[in-house]
Amino acid sequence: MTAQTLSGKELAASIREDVTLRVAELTASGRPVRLAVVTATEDESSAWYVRAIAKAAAKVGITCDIADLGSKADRQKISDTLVALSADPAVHGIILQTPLPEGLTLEELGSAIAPEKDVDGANPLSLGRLAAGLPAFAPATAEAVVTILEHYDVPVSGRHAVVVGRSTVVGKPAAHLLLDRHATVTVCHSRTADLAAVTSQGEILVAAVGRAGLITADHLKDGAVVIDVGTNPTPDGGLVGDVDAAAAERASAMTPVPGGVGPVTTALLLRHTAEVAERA
Ligand SMILES: Nc1nc(=O)c2c([nH]1)NC[C@@H]1CN(c3ccc(C(=O)N[C@@H](CCC(=O)O)C(=O)O)cc3)C=[N+]21
Repeated sequence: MTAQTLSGKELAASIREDVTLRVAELTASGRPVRLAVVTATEDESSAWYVRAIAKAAAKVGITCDIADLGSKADRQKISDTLVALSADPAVHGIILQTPLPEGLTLEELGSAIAPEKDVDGANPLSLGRLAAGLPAFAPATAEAVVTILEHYDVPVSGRHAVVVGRSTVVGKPAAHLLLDRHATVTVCHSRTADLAAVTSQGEILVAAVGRAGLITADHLKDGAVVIDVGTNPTPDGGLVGDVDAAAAERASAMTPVPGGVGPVTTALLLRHTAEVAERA
């Protein structure tokens, strides 16, 4: 067997198309849509992502402001910036990029983002609301996982989904979103004793660890649907996921990297921003 490719490109394009129409309507009625990206890092892949967001925003008619605070920015500076953007009625969505300067975490700085503008679910309140089944924005990457499953009509209800990775931005929120859709969810991580024994139970496997090729064919249940969230840069300037290419022999369907979860993530971020503007 070789796995069906669950491409995210066309799905992302159709999400952007919907957002374009919604933004055009808002703009025509004198309500232009604005997204602010706050960054404090020189990390190359983060810089790539910021450019990708700016480009995609421009395509759908959203103005994207980038506040580059530099990698020496301190807690106060970042927090003040987020508080000011939160209070600015012209700004609808706010994203704080990771990685952050040494010693600072998204978990604590995210609290400075107004929950109603928290389009990447960085405020711990958003995760709490998500866990409680209340309306909130999920981190776009976690939402991309379930959006792809839904788009390709992969049944989730009653099935066993195994999430590898317990980060606040992907693993935990993805587990909640899958639970909401009535999956039986197992979360495993770097200290899981026998990782392959756990992952090989997953009819759906979500890999969100950030380690190239960590998940091999031996980790999979036959016919598993695999969502690869990893975006690991290779020495030659390429990008690979957390799942080894040979795993496609065992999976029934698999998202590619690049071209899978990534483009859907960016598109959802824009959709969230348009939603905020519609509510305003
Ligand atoms: N608060 C926060 N939230 C994030 O979601 C976040 C972040 N910080 N910091 C940086 C990482 C990185 N990230 C990516 C998203 C999409 C692609 C993506 O679309 N990649 C393309 C290909 C890129 C290429 O070819 O180089 C693809 O997968 O097809 C990549 C990386 C989100 N991040």
